[in-house]
Amino acid sequence: MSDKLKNAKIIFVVGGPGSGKGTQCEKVVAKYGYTHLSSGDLLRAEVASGSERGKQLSAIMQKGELVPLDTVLDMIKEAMIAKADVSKGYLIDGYPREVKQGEEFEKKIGAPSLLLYIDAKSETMVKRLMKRGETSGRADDNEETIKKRLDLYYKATEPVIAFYQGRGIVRKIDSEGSVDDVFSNVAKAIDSLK
Ligand SMILES: Nc1nc2c(ncn2[C@H]2C[C@H](O)[C@@H](COP(=O)(O)OP(=O)(O)OP(=O)(O)O)O2)c(=O)[nH]1
Ligand SMILES: Nc1ncnc2c1ncn2[C@@H]1O[C@H](COP(=O)(O)OP(=O)(O)O)[C@@H](O)[C@H]1O
Ligand SMILES: [Mg+2]
Repeated sequence: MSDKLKNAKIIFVVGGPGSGKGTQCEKVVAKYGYTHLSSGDLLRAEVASGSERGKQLSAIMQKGELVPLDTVLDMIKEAMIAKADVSKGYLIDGYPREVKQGEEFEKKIGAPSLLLYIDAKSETMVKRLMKRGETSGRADDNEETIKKRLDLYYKATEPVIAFYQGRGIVRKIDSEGSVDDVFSNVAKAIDSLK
């Protein structure tokens, strides 16, 4: 446990690739002033820096595989500490992606008070990602890698949801509707925390 983060309010945002995690997190930031940390964004920033570590990460991400747990957890923890004095709470987007990641996070940082499960059909996610791929410049927004990311999501990440369901902190959000409809349910879940 980190002292600086001892009383931090933590929300895990979990959902398949392209389910709309990033889109909803931006809206939560605007309304509630929470700090949004996307593991994917942190990793892409490291890749963009051109560092040696970034090069290794880039190869893994292009294949749609998971990067080593310690790498991503260290990045998240560092980013959380950097905001600790000003943050009202943290949205941890794209993490945990496997049960082990959740366990390590709790050992090194703290426990989440809510898990937002952003749920969309696989066809919907593929459609959104193919569309996003036209402009995103993301090396993993192509048909082959999208399929791998989806497979890995169902295999490794869905068990994370079951794990936290046992603790009663999961709120499932149907993300098939419009961005605003989805957000009204996200806001209800966050309001229920207070
Ligand atoms: N129609 C519709 N489109 C949405 C909705 N939410 C997001 N989108 C679009 C915006 C993006 O182009 C695409 C993927 O959204 P995000 O980048 O927010 O997804 P996410 O962060 O879950 O994906 P990632 O895990 O980073 O690949 O889908 C929604 O509720 N309705
Ligand atoms: N928590 C994590 N653990 C391991 N690898 C991760 C994690 N978060 C992101 N990544 C890596 O970054 C890539 C992109 O992640 P992200 O932006 O969350 O998109 P998506 O959820 O659509 O796959 C993943 O395919 C993976 O290689
Ligand atoms: Mg995202």
